[in-house]
Amino acid sequence: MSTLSLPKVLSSLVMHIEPLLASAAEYQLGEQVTLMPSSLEWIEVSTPSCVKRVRFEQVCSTQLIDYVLQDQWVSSEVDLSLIKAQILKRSNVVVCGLPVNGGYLDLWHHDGEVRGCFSADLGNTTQHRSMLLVALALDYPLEDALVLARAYAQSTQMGMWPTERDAFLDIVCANFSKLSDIGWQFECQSVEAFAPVDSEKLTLYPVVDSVQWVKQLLELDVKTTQLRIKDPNAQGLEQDVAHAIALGLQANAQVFINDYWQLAIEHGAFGVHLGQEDLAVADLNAIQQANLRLGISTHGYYEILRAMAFNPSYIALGHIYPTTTKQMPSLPQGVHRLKLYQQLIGNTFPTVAIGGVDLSRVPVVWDTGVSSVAVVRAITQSNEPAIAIEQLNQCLVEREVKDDN
Ligand SMILES: Cc1ncc(COP(=O)(O)OP(=O)(O)O)c(N)n1
Ligand SMILES: Cc1nc(C(=O)O)sc1CCOP(=O)(O)O
Repeated sequence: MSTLSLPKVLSSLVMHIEPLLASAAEYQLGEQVTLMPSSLEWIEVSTPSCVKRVRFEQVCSTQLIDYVLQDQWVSSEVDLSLIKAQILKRSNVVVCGLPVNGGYLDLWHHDGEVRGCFSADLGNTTQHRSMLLVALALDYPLEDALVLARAYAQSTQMGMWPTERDAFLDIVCANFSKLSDIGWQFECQSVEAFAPVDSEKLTLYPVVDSVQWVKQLLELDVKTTQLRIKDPNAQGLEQDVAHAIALGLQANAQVFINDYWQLAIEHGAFGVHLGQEDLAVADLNAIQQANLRLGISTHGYYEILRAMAFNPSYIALGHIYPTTTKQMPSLPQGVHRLKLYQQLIGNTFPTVAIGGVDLSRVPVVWDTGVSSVAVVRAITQSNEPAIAIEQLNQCLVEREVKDDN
């Protein structure tokens, strides 16, 4: 169970928080949250994974506070670079609704960089604060809580969880169209849309760590796969990448190369899969101009909105269930959140669900409307990969269009 303890001065938020918690419960977005009055000066958010102390407005000297949220700006004369420097220096400072040319910025610290999102309208501060606290209490990471909060601040539908793309704001990234208006520079350039995938071939998507596996899968008529060799010093890496690409071309299949985008370009791959950290360092223009497809990993609202800004060939949504294949810094999303992410992306980009998916879980994952399901262990740890593939494929059949009326 989670608790959200509010000091007396913020008790007016309760009437906004309660319907939001009810909406979250309806969508099954997380643990039950109990609202409690508190005699402390700060807000305390306690979830199964952490305890966070949050305080609005006043910059507080005590180190006990995890997030100091500055959300009141009396002057529009603010220097963005000074604010960014302050956030870089003090990672618990979160700036909300900073007035800039043409709109407002929300800014926060993430792994040594300042991240931000932009909205033309500020919306309502009480709604913003309420959703922010609710999302933190539901164990969403700070950046997802901020994105949800700004979407809800602008909503006229009280107590309703934001679900549609139009409700959400723009992420400040190299592809954001108002960078020069707001005076924010990126080292990388903006990039045009990436080539599409053949969506009929993007259903079952095995991710494997050797060219032998790629060969075996293609022989079993798998139409989309990924070569994911995590060791950049692996012996014969370039030959393996080149071989996997050639096998894919021969089989008329969609073989993606994880991480090694230069090798993928050099050897004419069908596509490249990149994580969020790779987006800042990879030459996206070189990938796009070489006509390679691009798949991007995401793990929540902020990353999804950022990925969408780059117009990739597909968006991967992870990790849905706990996985032992890889150490994950984030929490499993579960299918209920997955369903909302799918609704947010809609038909704009193909989607791939990944993480802990096995035969027993495929039906419920597939039911969320995702375009594809990526698996590692469900195939590589099977005694009979051919049978595993056949059984997985049987679940990934065309869905009937559901009539909600
Ligand atoms: C289809 C698919 N989805 C997600 C990932 C994970 O990619 P990334 O975040 O880059 O992490 P690593 O694979 O590098 O550990 C993926 N590879 N494929
Ligand atoms: C490689 C990878 N990426 C993930 C993500 O969420 O980004 S989860 C994952 C591993 C998936 O393995 P399995 O199917 O064995 O659980």
